[in-house]
Amino acid sequence: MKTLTVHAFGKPVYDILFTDSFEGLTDVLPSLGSQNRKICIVSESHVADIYLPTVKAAISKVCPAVTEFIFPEGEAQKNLSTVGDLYECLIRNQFDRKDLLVALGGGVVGDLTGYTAATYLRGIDFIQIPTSLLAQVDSSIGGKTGVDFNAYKNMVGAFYQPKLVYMNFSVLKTLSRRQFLSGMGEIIKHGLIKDMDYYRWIKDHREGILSRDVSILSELVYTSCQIKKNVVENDPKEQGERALLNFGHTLGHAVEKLENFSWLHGECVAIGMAAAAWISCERGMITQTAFKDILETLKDFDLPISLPESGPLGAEDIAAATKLDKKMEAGTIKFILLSPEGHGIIDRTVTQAQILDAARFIGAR
Ligand SMILES: NC(=O)c1ccc[n+]([C@@H]2O[C@H](COP(=O)([O-])OP(=O)(O)OC[C@H]3O[C@@H](n4cnc5c(N)ncnc54)[C@H](O)[C@@H]3O)[C@@H](O)[C@H]2O)c1
Ligand SMILES: O=C(O)C(=O)C[C@@H](O)[C@H](O)[C@H](O)COP(=O)(O)O
Ligand SMILES: [Zn+2]
Repeated sequence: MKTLTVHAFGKPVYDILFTDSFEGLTDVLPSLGSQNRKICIVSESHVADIYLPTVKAAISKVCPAVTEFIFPEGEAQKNLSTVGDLYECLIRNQFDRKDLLVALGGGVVGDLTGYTAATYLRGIDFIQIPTSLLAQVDSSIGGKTGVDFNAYKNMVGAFYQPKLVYMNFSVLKTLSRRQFLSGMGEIIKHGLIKDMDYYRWIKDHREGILSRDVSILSELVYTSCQIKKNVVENDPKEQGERALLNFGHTLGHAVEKLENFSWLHGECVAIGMAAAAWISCERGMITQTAFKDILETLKDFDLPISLPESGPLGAEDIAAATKLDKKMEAGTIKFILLSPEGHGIIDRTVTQAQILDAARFIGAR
């Protein structure tokens, strides 16, 4: 079994296991003391329909007390009300600090379960079993947990690390094409901010990726996990370099919120990356050729680079929403741009006027 160990502040904190089935859970859970603790599998309706029986069966072999909490699928459920329902379920089942939560699903399940684990009884253990491409390459790693608050993205949260991330590549085959491509948004981000060779590899392997060739997908997921691991190890609590992972997210989160979550996270990140690449090009930090190549690559993976023509959002609304995201510090936005050397950089000089222009570039009125 391929494994990556993620460190924080110099110490090993958890392993990421790369597998192609759920059977291995039976082997690894005893090392987390599963025989002596209650386990609650947290999932959402769609993923639970497909995978809960198999996962529950594997876990039940090595844990006598398995319960479940299933909520309706979708970003709109990633809020404090669902967290409250989960607290109630845990209290009802007398979960104590020694018990364990298992997040089975995409980023919505992972973020929400992680936040509940961070706060229930001031912290109980949780593990991640990411099932979407986006969750496998990004959200399950690094311990950013949280929920949306009044539609403000990830407004309430905590840095709280899982005890294990268990990847099963085989689940990617049941993911819809649109959800699969949403994950590609974050993957292309990893290439652009950290590794242009990887970005070129992604372009070169487009067909194998889109046809979900298992060996190409496993290389893709593993490489993105390595990139994310390196960034979060250097900066577990986003005091510096970790902000690079927010490339495309400043305008992306604004669009996600203003479109009432009807666009997927990775799609909004793609639009936000187009906008951030546009600013980088306007400032002469990347060439026109590099800029056009980024737009073409996003389009090649069927990701949007602009807002829908019918009823587009207002540029002023987008700019206003960026002011309320988490990357504001003393009135300035930490904006992620692309450098001439071919990686991401943190910039604090992007003005509201430039954000308005970038919003118009992506089609805002
Ligand atoms: N914590 C972080 O570092 C981090 C990083 C990136 C994104 N996020 C968050 O993650 C969320 C997006 O994650 P997501 O794209 O996984 O969304 P999601 O959890 O809503 O899952 C996407 C959809 O795919 C379905 N699905 C998941 N796995 C499946 C499978 N194997 N087969 C069939 N269907 C499956 C789900 O039912 C859902 O409809 C956003 O809330 C975003 O803010 C967090
Ligand atoms: O892990 C990180 O750090 C990231 O920024 C990863 C992003 O893809 C993710 O969407 C994150 O939730 C956005 O950051 P946030 O702090 O604005 O929630
Ligand atoms: Zn993201």
